[in-house]
Amino acid sequence: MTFRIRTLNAISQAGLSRLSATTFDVGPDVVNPHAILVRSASLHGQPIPASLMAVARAGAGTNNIPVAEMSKRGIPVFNTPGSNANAVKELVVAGIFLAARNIVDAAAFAHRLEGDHETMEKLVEAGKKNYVGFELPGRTLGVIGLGAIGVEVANVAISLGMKVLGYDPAITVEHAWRLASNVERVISLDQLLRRSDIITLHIPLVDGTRGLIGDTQFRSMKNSAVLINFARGPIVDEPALIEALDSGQLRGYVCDFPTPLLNKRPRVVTLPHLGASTREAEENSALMAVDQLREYLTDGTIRNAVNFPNAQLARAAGVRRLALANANVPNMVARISTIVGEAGLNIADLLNTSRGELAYTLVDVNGEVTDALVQRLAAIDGVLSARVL
Ligand SMILES: NC(=O)c1ccc[n+]([C@@H]2O[C@H](COP(=O)([O-])OP(=O)(O)OC[C@H]3O[C@@H](n4cnc5c(N)ncnc54)[C@H](O)[C@@H]3O)[C@@H](O)[C@H]2O)c1
Ligand SMILES: O=C(O)CC[C@@H](O)C(=O)O
Repeated sequence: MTFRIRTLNAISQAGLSRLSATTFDVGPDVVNPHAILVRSASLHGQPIPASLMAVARAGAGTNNIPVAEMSKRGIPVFNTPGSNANAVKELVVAGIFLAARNIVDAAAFAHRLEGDHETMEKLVEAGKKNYVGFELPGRTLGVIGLGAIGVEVANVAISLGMKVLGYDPAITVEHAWRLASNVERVISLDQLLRRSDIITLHIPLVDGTRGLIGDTQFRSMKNSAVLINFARGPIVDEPALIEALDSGQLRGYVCDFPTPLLNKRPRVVTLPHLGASTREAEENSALMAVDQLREYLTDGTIRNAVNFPNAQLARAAGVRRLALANANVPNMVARISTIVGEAGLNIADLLNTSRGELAYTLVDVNGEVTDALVQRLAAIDGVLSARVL
């Protein structure tokens, strides 16, 4: 079988080259795709092709994908955790320096200077007092979200001599192990906001984090705090942000998400969603996304889906594999096995695993699987998708 993969956005060739032309038809114009490979393009409001089996996001955030709709259709959505964390960390550190030393506004001032050498020197000496900054040692950085990026940012800030507070009620054990031992974990967002000179956001955009930083949160911040946002624009409530900037509550805002209201404002730096735009991060993300997608399409293996459990089953030579996404309800495995048995097939191996309301079942059988069998399995109440590999 040839799998058709539609690419949205520029996906690094390092990843695409791992899809052999004999098995995969890949490109932006592919019709009736079995899979979509995407970076930041939005799939919201787009029709979901009936042929679609999987979506792979080369990157961390999946807020551009209607994950709940995909789940209802039994379609896994993959992302690439950690693949671009170093790239984002480096730009966040740059953002902290940009804000602490007023670099963007100061450079714009210098750029506007006119006159001969002597005149410029006078203008420089008269004007530089407007751009006096502060140094980082002894200052407090508050990191909201201690995942792949937050942990890296927290650790580098410690090495710069900062005091670091971290807030993440759902930190994973793996990330906790990576966190420098002198990062202080705080148990409420409010505590972090009250104590930090610089606050940096490293959380996903979901319903619960949209507008998380609003009026109340700005009022909790120290006077002249700095906010860094390389997570997603809508996590910060924009009218509240503008008010906090105008009142001086916020000294500066550095973000990766330009908007009409933010652009050209003093003490605001907007970058064009550049966090993951390094050759290394683009390659890492594409490699992970492509490998995960290929393994799913050809073998039913699931690694790093945001809506399905991980699933891996070693496959003996010659067996046919049935892959079913189903509701996580009682008796599913029994119903699937009964239908497979009624088709006269022996089950060689079976894996059933679940995550929340969704389950995933791999059934390896000896013998040929007919279309009629796949259709019977797909018709079981609660089965969301069924295919044979
Ligand atoms: N600017 C860019 O180019 C760029 C690049 C990569 C990621 N991002 C954004 O950064 C986000 C984080 O990326 P990551 O790789 O660190 O993800 P991650 O999944 O490794 O970490 C996210 C962390 O946030 C925590 N969290 C969730 N809700 C929270 C809340 N309300 N308060 C505190 N903590 C909370 C989670 O427990 C998790 O530990 C992504 O979802 C994406 O939106 C942006
Ligand atoms: O693909 C990009 O350039 C951005 C990716 C980034 O926003 C992410 O969530 O990983």
